[in-house]
Amino acid sequence: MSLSYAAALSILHQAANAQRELRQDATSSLPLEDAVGRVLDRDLVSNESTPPHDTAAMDGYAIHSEATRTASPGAPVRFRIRGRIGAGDDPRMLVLEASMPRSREIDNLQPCIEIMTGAVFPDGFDACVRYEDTVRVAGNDSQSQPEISVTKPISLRADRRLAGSDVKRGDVLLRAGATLQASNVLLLASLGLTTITVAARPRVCVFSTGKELLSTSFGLARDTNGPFITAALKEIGSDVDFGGVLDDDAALLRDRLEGVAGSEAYYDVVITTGAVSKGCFDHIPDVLVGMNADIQFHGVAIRPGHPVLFALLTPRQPAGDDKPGGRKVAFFGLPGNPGAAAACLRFIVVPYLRCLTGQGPEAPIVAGLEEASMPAAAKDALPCQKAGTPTWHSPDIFRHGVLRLTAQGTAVVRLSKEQSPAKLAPFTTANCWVHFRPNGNSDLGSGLVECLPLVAGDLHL
Ligand SMILES: Nc1nc2c(c(=O)[nH]1)N[C@H]1C(S)=C(S)[C@@H](COP(=O)(O)OP(=O)(O)OC[C@H]3O[C@@H](n4cnc5c(N)ncnc54)[C@H](O)[C@@H]3O)O[C@H]1N2
Ligand code: MOO
Repeated sequence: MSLSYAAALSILHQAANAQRELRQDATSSLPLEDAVGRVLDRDLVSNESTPPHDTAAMDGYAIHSEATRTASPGAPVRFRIRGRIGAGDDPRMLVLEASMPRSREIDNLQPCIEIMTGAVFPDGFDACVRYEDTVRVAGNDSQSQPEISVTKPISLRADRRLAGSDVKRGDVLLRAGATLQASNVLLLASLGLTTITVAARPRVCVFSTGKELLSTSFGLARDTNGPFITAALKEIGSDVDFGGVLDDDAALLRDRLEGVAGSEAYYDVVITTGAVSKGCFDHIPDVLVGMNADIQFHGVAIRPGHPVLFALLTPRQPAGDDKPGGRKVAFFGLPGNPGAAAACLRFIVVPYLRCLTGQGPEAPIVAGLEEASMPAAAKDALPCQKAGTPTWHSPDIFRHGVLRLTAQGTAVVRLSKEQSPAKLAPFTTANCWVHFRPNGNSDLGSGLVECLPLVAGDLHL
């Protein structure tokens, strides 16, 4: 009997949430520039406002804008330059009289301060007039300071960046569960953040199984799942060890699984591919029963990948280890066919890992299905037992395809022609998985489907 995909997801989330609390060294603190690609463990809240002061947005002169209200080429307004301030200068160091407002005109001329981009605005001035909008003239005599004339009105706060206009103290900059992007570093560095607390990478051990993968002659099949799963999990930020290819030998499988579950590497997740279905050499389910593993499900109403198995292994506590009990190692027995293993990695393992590190659910891109070729869900219907009552569920169906934007800016997806779990060539052209729900995606609207990236992360169009 198979479980519905929705029910499987809820089991996975429940298990991951429980293990999240018990993870060893669940967080680490990293230099900002090394934290890109890592998952934030907590909300990042700003301790300050930026910019901290009003600053000039252009090189020019700090003026009192009201004085330019009537300025025109025929009646320019003149200002006396009373000082200069650059980025990094303290405006309080300016001669005080220079920053006096209009009522304290000197030589009947308004004061102004030459100001550079990024410099803090001195008190008493409310706008910046750019060099390009001024004409500089020498003072009347060798003693007097130079003047500028302005021939057009300058608006209040022109070219003046206001304090706190970018970020306010207390603003949430990024939410827990977000993956830090290099573009985020711009803001975080401006706020003086030099280290970031991130969720520890999930530790995963991957095995392939099958004597055909070890064969050097007849019956040779190359291990495809081991390198793929290792690479894919690294891409999404896991620490992955490849445990090797294991022969179809129950005793060997048990020995290796028990060993890795109790290993001091403290794996969060162990994955095998192959040997999980109904064949004579498909030893994984029996091995788990022999290990007293807590099998959460074996068989899910999905295509491909329905033989998938999920169990919780209880690690032997190493002698003298006083770490809290209750820790389990999540075990995933993925089907051997590489296309099915890839679908199960994406739709069974990745949701578990995301939840384990505190990432929220992904937001699929909703796209129009180019060829109205909804797979024949009905013929794939699988039995499902729920609360003791057998019911029949149509499976969730995963198909790969090419998602693109039309010239009109609409997202459309075309399914790959070849969809067999043993055909891998389309994985070089496809850029997404398309998820067909058992209800025919009726909640999305006619002809619309949900698309997710082939491994994880954001889909870029
Ligand atoms: N009587 C039934 N037979 C099968 C069923 C079923 O429900 N009833 N399910 C089918 C489906 S669907 C799949 S998928 C496969 C999964 O079987 P296993 O997980 O037991 O996988 P194996 O039998 O070990 O291998 C299947 C196939 O995949 C190749 N393989 C395995 N590992 C790798 C690897 N690491 N790299 C490349 N290729 C691999 C293996 O050589 C086989 O060709 O069962 C169906 N049968
Ligand atoms: O569904 Mo299988 O998982 O056809 O390859």
